[in-house]
This record gives sequence, C-alpha cells and structure tokens, in this order.
Amino acid sequence: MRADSIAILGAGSWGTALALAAQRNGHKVTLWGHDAAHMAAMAASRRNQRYLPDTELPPGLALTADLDRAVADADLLLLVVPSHAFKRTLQRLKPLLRDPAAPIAWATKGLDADSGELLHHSVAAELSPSTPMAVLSGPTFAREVAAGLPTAITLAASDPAYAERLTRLFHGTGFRVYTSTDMIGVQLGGAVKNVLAIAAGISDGLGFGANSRAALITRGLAEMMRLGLALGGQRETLMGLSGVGDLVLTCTDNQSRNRRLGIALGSGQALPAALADIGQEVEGVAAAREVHRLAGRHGVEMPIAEQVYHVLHQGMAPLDAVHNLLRREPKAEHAD
Ligand SMILES: NC(=O)C1=CN([C@@H]2O[C@H](COP(=O)(O)OP(=O)(O)OC[C@H]3O[C@@H](n4cnc5c(N)ncnc54)[C@H](O)[C@@H]3O)[C@@H](O)[C@H]2O)C=CC1
Ligand SMILES: O=C(CO)COP(=O)(O)O
Repeated sequence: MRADSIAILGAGSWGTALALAAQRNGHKVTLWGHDAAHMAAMAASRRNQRYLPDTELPPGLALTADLDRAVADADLLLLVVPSHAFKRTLQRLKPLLRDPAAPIAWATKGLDADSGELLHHSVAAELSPSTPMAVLSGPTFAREVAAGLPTAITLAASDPAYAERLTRLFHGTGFRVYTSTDMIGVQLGGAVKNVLAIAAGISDGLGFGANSRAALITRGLAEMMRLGLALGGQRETLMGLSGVGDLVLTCTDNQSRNRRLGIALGSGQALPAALADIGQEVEGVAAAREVHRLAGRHGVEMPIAEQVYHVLHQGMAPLDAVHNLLRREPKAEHAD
C-alpha cells in the first residue's frame, strides 16, 4: 500500500513531535513553519533547538517555510499552529488548495480568538461546511511523543474513511490512536483542560496540598462536562483520553506549560514575566477568556474556570480567587 504524504503546518514542539510520529510509520512528511529563519536553523542543525531540542530530526523529514510547496506535495494536511494563528493559517491555505473540498485535520487545542467557538466552526467558515474534518487530542506531551514513549490519543473525524486514513498515518507501536466521531467533545476537552491546569498550578504555587489538587481536577471535570454536554459533546468522550486523560496529565505534571504558568502566578510572579520565562504557547490564557464567554452564552456555571479568568484577565490576586471558590455555599456533589 502506498504511504501517504502529509504536510504538518506548525513547527513548534507539537507539530515537530507529530511529524516524527508519522515519519516513524514510513510516511512522507513535510513540516512547515512560518518563521523562515527558524526553519533554516532547523534544517542546518537537524534539530528544533527552540521548541524540542532533545530530538534529532531524521534525514527524510522535509522542512520548509514555503506554504505553497508544503501543500502542493501533500495528500493530507494537519494544522498544529497555536489557536491564535489557526484562522489566519486557514486563510493562507485556502487559495493554495488544489481541491477546495480537501480534508483538513488539526491538533491545535483552543478556541477561535474572535468568535470564542470551537475550531471546526472556523474551518466551516473559512473553507467549507462540507470540508471533511478531523481533530487529534489527548494526553500527549510533545517531548514524550518525540522520544517514542508509549502514548494514546483520540482522533475524532466527521467521516469514517478519513478517520481510517489518518489513523493509519499515526498509529504505531508507541502511539495508539483511538477513533471517535465526537468532534465537539474532543475539542472542548482540549480547550478547557488548559484553563483547569492553570488552576491546579496556582493551587500548588500557593503551597496547597494534594487534596486541593484532587478537588480541583474532579470539580474541574464536572465543569468541563457541563459545558461539553451543553455544546452537544458526549459524556463518554469527556471521560476518555481527550477529556479526563488530558486533564489529569496537565494538572499533575510540570511538562505542562499551563500548569507551570499557574505555579508561577501562585508563587507571586506577575503574568507577563511568567509567560516570558515559559517562552512557548500557553493556550489556557486565551482559553480562559473564551471559555468565560462560551459558558456565559450557554448559561453554564464554571466557578473554577471563572476564577482563573479573573486572575488572568481582571488582575485578581490568586489567593482572593481561591477564597471566592471556598466561600461558596455547600451543594450536592451531583447536582449538575
Ligand atoms: N506541546 C505539546 O505537548 C502539545 C501541544 N498541543 C497544542 O499544539 C498547538 C501548538 O502548540 P506547540 O507546538 O506546543 O507550541 P510551541 O510553543 O512549542 O510552538 C509554537 C509554534 O507556533 C508557531 N507560530 C506562532 N505564531 C504563528 C503564526 N502566526 N503562524 C504560524 N505559526 C505560528 C511558532 O513559530 C512555533 O513554531 C497548541 O494549540 C497546543 O495546545 C497539543 C498537544 C501537545
Ligand atoms: O496539551 C498538552 C498535553 O496533552 C500540552 O499541555 P501544555 O500546553 O499545558 O504544555
């Protein structure tokens, strides 16, 4: 069977790790990045020194800053740009597509910065509502995937044949792909968990203990579930890899940039300095604002996410946000 050729658009840590995963399965992979100087440095050193320095890039992995070239050679396209660049990348892509009905996949976790909606709305608006779509999301730190450590991920797709092709591309001994048809639940989990990982980090940064962290994860899951169900996602999805799986991962391990941001804020560092120290995308900052808007629009109560929004976007002190949560009236655990 002929190997597929894929263009991975976005040369940060996650795009690079996914390129390595597809390359290991024998596919032809082109990795595109928007920063020509960064791509030239990667080509010279055969490493992504800035975003994934530990892993050498195999000789067959093509690197380019030329979007036209990346797209021209590819059977499949996977966007792994940060959410703030998602819509703009679709706009750049549109005139380059030979087939206007070409399928689009993404592994970006976040919401559209203008509308606050899930990213499949952006694909429908910028390309076509009938574009076959797929999203990859789950508990997957880039460094571990790049190192080939065993990892499982969910692939939600609108079309079974497209799901099968993408699964074949990425599924391997160290990378298990589980399929789903719940595009809403899978995207929602990936966006909300980043906000909750900031909350867990704040708690740890303030010096609270394991009890607080477990309470935040569990009550955070209840919030994710309420919003996910209100948007039309499925409970099973949110109880799976892309929901609780990714939530636990990012709330508990310091590889998570969102968790590290929370720790810095809880320890007293100011937001701009904490972001500068991390030096990579921290999707939960924008997601906190978008989740606040989305929850408001759907009348969904999300007290933890709401306090994270106040800390990040309204200048509230982390300890005041905690007091706001703890001062709430008692309620039934399963009143949701
Ligand atoms: N790093 C990880 O472990 C994982 C990341 N993700 C998601 O992948 C997405 C990408 O994040 P990372 O690769 O981690 O970020 P990163 O911080 O490692 O790299 C960001 C990349 O985005 C590029 N970029 C910035 N502005 C851009 C623009 N306007 N157009 C095109 N590219 C632009 C940068 O040049 C850089 O290559 C995020 O939505 C993130 O949540 C998902 C799963 C795992
Ligand atoms: O999404 C991720 C792992 O699944 C990466 O998390 P951070 O963006 O918090 O580093």
